[in-house]
Amino acid sequence: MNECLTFAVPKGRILDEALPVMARAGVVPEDAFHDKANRSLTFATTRNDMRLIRVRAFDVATFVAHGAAQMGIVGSDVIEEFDYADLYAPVDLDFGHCHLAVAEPVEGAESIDGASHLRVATKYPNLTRRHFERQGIQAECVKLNGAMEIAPALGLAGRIVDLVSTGTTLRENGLVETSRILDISARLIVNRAALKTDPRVAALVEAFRADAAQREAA
Ligand SMILES: Nc1ncnc2c1ncn2[C@@H]1O[C@H](COP(=O)(O)OP(=O)(O)OP(=O)(O)O)[C@@H](O)[C@H]1O
Ligand SMILES: O=P(O)(O)OC[C@H]1O[C@H](OP(=O)(O)OP(=O)(O)O)[C@H](O)[C@@H]1O
Repeated sequence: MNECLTFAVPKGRILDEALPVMARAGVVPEDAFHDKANRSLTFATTRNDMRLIRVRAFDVATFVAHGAAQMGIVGSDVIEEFDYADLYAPVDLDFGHCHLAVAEPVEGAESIDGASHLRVATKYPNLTRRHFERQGIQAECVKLNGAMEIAPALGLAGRIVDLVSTGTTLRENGLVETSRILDISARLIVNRAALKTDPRVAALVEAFRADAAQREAA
């Protein structure tokens, strides 16, 4: 079993917190990984049977679900949005805490949508539809890739569904949270088939699990 393992990490905000956790599990990228000017997407690690890929957060889940990467780290928001059958999230890494919420302008969503229609700007159309369906409401989703908070002010949608941490972004854009959909943290994810067939994947899951348990006990 000498095939190179591929470990996928997101290039966004959880990367800084992921790196020390990965290091304790024995996943340490080469120095070039930390060079901001480096445009490479694949990096060697201190293990000669493992490489890292650095991709967008949503794509971490896609690479792992399809077995193009065997494992990775991603927020549980991404896992829940895709709901890939071949993706398994065995370890809660207990960082990257935030939540997914519905928010609307202080003066109310009706000022934009009217009383009978419900339009939501979001990066999470599946989670959004599921949330409103649970209340028997059909929501029209407008997919954005960031800066959702600007949508109501421009009349694009009465509501947004987005990640909230401190609440500063909502506040500074004149929005208020109206319901909490999902609590989120970073997770270790693995491809189910790789976990079954490659003992190195199972060993790494155990290393991440042991580290998480030790941090929780501390
Ligand atoms: N404000 C926040 N506080 C804490 N965690 C957050 C916050 N925003 C996002 N996250 C977590 O970090 C993950 C990555 O977010 P971020 O948008 O920075 O990633 P990214 O790789 O730049 O994604 P993309 O390239 O698609 O914009 C999210 O999926 C979420 O789990
Ligand atoms: O509650 P807060 O602490 O203000 O954090 C919430 C913001 O953080 C995330 O955006 P990010 O900064 O990752 O930028 P993005 O809009 O490009 O995704 C999220 O999409 C919110 O906009």
